Amino acid sequence: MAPPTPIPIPLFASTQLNLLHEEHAAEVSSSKLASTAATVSPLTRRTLQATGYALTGLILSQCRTGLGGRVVGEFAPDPAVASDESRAADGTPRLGSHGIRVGDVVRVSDVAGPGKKVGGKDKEKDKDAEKGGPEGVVTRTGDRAVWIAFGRPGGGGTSKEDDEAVEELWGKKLWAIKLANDVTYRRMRQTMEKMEKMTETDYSHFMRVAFGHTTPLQLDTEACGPVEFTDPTLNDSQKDAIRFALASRDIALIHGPPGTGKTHTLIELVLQLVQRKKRVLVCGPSNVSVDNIVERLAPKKVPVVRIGHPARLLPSVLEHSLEVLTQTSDAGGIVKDIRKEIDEKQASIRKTRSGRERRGIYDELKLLRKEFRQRESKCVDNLVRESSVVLATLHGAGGHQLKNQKFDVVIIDEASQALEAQCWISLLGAEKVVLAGDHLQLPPTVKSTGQKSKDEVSKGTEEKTDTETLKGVSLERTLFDRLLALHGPGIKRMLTTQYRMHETIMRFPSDELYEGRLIASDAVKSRLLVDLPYEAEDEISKKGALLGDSKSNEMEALVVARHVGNLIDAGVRPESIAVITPYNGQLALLSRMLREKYPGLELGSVDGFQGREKEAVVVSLVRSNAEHEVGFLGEKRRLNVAMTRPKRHLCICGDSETISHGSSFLKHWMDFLEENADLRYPDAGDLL
Ligand SMILES: Nc1ncnc2c1ncn2[C@@H]1O[C@H](COP(=O)(O)OP(=O)(O)OP(=O)(O)O)[C@@H](O)[C@H]1O
Repeated sequence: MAPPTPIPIPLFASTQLNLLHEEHAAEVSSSKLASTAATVSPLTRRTLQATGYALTGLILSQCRTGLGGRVVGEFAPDPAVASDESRAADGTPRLGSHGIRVGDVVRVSDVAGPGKKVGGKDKEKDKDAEKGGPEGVVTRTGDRAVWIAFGRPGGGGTSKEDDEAVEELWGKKLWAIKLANDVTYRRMRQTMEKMEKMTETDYSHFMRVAFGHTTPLQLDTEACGPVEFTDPTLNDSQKDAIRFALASRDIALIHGPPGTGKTHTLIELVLQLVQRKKRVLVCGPSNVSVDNIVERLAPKKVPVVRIGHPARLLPSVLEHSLEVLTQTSDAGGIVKDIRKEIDEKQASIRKTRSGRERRGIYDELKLLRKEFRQRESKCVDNLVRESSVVLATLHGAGGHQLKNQKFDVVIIDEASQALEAQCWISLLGAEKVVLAGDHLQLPPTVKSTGQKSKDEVSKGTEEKTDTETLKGVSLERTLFDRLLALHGPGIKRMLTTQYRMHETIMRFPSDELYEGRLIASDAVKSRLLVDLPYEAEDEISKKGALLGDSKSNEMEALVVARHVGNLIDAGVRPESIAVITPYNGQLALLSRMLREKYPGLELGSVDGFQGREKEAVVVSLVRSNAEHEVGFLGEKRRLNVAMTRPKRHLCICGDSETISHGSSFLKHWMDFLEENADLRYPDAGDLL
């Protein structure tokens, strides 16, 4: 292929900075979490709680030193304001329903607003008053309390200001509000700023390849040697992808269509790299994507370290988290004693009446914390340096723990779900990179209008994918996409055996999007719903009639509800079924109809269901109009996600007349369904 057109790196970085700035602004303005004033009326607080953004009526009930030397506060319901209904049988007040979840960043404030400032000479206090209270991450939530570790994520633990601000909370009536978490944005911005300033001599070979200044090097098949796979179940396309990734010297893309075992393949790749004494950094865009790999790698007895705020990790991977290792490993001993001292000092503050003495204790605490951090950072450094596999989210890779750490290979899973700037946080020092993903499923969600709206893009441009339409200017264009366009398919290997879908469900997406190359594994290709264990009949009858008294004009929602009811009546467990739709309005309607009736049934948006699977999936397409407008159904990648979620049963509800006029892809789909699906034309009279 023709040599790629080089992209100037500073130009790329400055364009990204503009787009990111716009995106951040859009996020902040669309977010109800934008910082609130220090004082808020009780009504507003209650509304914020009702909509899941706040928790009010709290008091600080306990404090201790948690992971990473952070102050962890326990916040309980204020007995003075708790209503009788909200009390447990023994009279203890309960929190009631709220939307604060583990991992949320929150600010805790005095409901009466910040205290009066004395003469305004205390600058630090002024700062806290402005902020409205200390900020932290929720580590646990329960019926009778929530626990918050102070210090913002990525901010390096609790600071002296936080200490004092937490201390101020004793005896006050408090509330907590969720804040937008902007660590990812900050890290992306810092990375782009760094890239903008780099000069020719700073560029690594990988950077030069990634921006088309040079082409990828020839494969080094000799150096990777014969491969003895540890996993006997790997299929040929998976083995081929692993050999390719081992032999590549700079860039390898592993293209994993739905259900083809991308992560399965990456696990073996990591093991092979470790056998070859390579140091590996494994990243993903979300905590879940990273934890998924830790969970699957840990049983293989490879020493792994997971970097990230413990409150955000799955409980199953906590023992591998850096913060826990810092305490449990031998090296951790050196931080233990100092932690105890911090706890004791902390407790002594409350017994101290004199302001001057308190101030003295704060200063001592500050020193102790500094000492703690120094010792801890040494311990952390050793732990990280000794592990051959380090795992972190892409933004987590920008934290201080990985400063000056060199890796032979950086692997990014779900790379087509990450913004390119996010990938670069982990890639600036990389020599060799393996990206796994599927550019034919949905890219990361982008809110800003630096690009055309998705509806506009898909209208009338169906022959071009929107990534082509938006070439070079969109945040939605991922690194995976861009590298593929830049260097061609020679840099990728595709996994072709899928372990999810019945052959007929797979056929259309395979033919239309994956060059007809997908193969359904023997284990799944003819699986049907009837082969599933049935729910006993008496269980079904308990659930009663489907629609009850509810009335709705939404024909399609009724069709969906009817079909779900039929599946369940036939013995399919609600837990095996998902109902998905591209539109939130429809989702709300369907939820009203079905959620209470079948709590086990999963209802969600198509976008939110990416990466998931169910035995039976019902898709509600919604669009139906004389103008044949299909809106963002015109986006192939969204439809691809929708139609590739089920294992045994796919039911599409929609107006085929509208849909088939939407684009040639949609027309092909409707033709395919006409030939291969069991078509039903529900009668309105039957439904109501
Ligand atoms: N070689 C194999 N033999 C048997 N089963 C496999 C093989 N590879 C993957 N699988 C199975 O296929 C399923 C999907 O695998 P995995 O979770 O690794 O896929 P993924 O590609 O990361 O997922 P997604 O398709 O959702 O992105 C899993 O149940 C896994 O056990």
